[in-house]
Amino acid sequence: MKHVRIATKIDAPCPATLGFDAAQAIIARLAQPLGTESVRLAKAGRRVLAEPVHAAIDIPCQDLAAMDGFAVRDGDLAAGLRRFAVIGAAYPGAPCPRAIGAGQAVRIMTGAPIPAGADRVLVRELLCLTGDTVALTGRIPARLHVRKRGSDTRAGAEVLRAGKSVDARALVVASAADAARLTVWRRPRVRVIASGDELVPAGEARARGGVPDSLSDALLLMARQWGAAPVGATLVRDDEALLRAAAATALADADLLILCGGASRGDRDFAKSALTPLGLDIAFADVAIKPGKPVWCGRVGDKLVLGLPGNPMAAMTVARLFLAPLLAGLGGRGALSALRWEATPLVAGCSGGERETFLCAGLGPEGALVLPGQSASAQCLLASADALVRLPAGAGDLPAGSMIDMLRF
Ligand SMILES: Nc1nc2c(c(=O)[nH]1)N[C@H]1C(S)=C(S)[C@@H](COP(=O)(O)OP(=O)(O)OC[C@H]3O[C@@H](n4cnc5c(N)ncnc54)[C@H](O)[C@@H]3O)O[C@H]1N2
Ligand code: MOO
Repeated sequence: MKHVRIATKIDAPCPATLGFDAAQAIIARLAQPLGTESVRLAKAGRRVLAEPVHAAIDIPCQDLAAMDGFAVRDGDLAAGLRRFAVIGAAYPGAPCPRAIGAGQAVRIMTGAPIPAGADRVLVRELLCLTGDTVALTGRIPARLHVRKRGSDTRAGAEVLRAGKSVDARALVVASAADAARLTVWRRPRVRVIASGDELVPAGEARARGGVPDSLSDALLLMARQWGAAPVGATLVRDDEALLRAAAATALADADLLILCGGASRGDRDFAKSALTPLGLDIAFADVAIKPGKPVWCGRVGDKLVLGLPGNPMAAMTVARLFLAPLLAGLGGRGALSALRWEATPLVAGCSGGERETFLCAGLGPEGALVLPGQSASAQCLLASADALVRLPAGAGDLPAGSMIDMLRF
């Protein structure tokens, strides 16, 4: 496995006034591909090609029948011959061992190699078969019904470009090109640490009291959707030493650690301070956006750490805006590929604030409907959130029909 270390030097200033686009530029610099690995085709689905795929063979690798019928010599037809002696049969995987001579034909099935000497296939519907003789009664068909060797592509030709995501269609192409393995970008390994004395694993709050941790599993799923290999999640109390120990353990086998909660200025908000003795190098902290202002990002050695605010709606908003591009970049897709803004009309009016604002919206045929009742701590309306809409700082009141930038979740 080739391993590329994250080489970017973090030297950007970290003012609280850092804008969204400036923060994204830092993310794009940090999120360099991690390295490549070779995977079997069966395991390559949804991976990103680090190298192009070239055909190892001609496709098809020999001249094949395109229809069921009889292989004959085109020259015989040109010379006026209409009756042929059938001398054998050809099937896919079982070619006819005999070459065709003048006045001869071979029964042939779609996909079977064209016998030596033959250069066209007469479809069986046009022929009259009597014993071992086959006769063409109508006029000479225009089509030869032969799939020529290399007519799809030639050996050595590029059939899949580097950077392509391996989907089912790409697997058809790679398989047809006789690839056994593909060189893909390594998937970023992701761990989540959620911190909070009040948090308990989901399903245990009714018995133990406390607040269900609603982010750990969600963030791991989101990471997987953006190409990561999720490793696991840990729930930690608001204790700086415990948080530091958990982070050190998590960083041992993760490329990216997501720290959830403890990001702002409370007495027990330890996310950044706990990692300082581990050598945390902060790339930015606090971005002038709403919600999610406390988002931060940094590096410990060659590992990345993304800090999310604990408020769930803010955390999911920031995860879509910062985690997705980080993972896209680390995984070889390019950070920007995760931020495809689409100009969309607002179905109903809405208001922006002083900071650049991102609001959850449902999508319908008429456009984006900003969901009512949003706050950074809301959770249940995430069930209806298809997308985020982006309102510039100081946007004020925007009437229905205004065109805004929309990003699908
Ligand atoms: N003086 C200031 N106070 C706050 C600021 C600030 O700038 N100055 N920022 C506010 C903003 S904005 C947000 S967002 C929150 C973020 O706070 P933290 O990241 O420190 O998060 P916590 O304090 O740990 O938790 C906040 C809230 O979220 C709940 N939470 C946390 N983790 C989870 C989880 N995994 N699952 C479900 N719920 C979670 C937690 O119980 C709290 O209710 O700070 C503001 N304050
Ligand atoms: O900016 Mo915080 O993340 O809104 O509540």
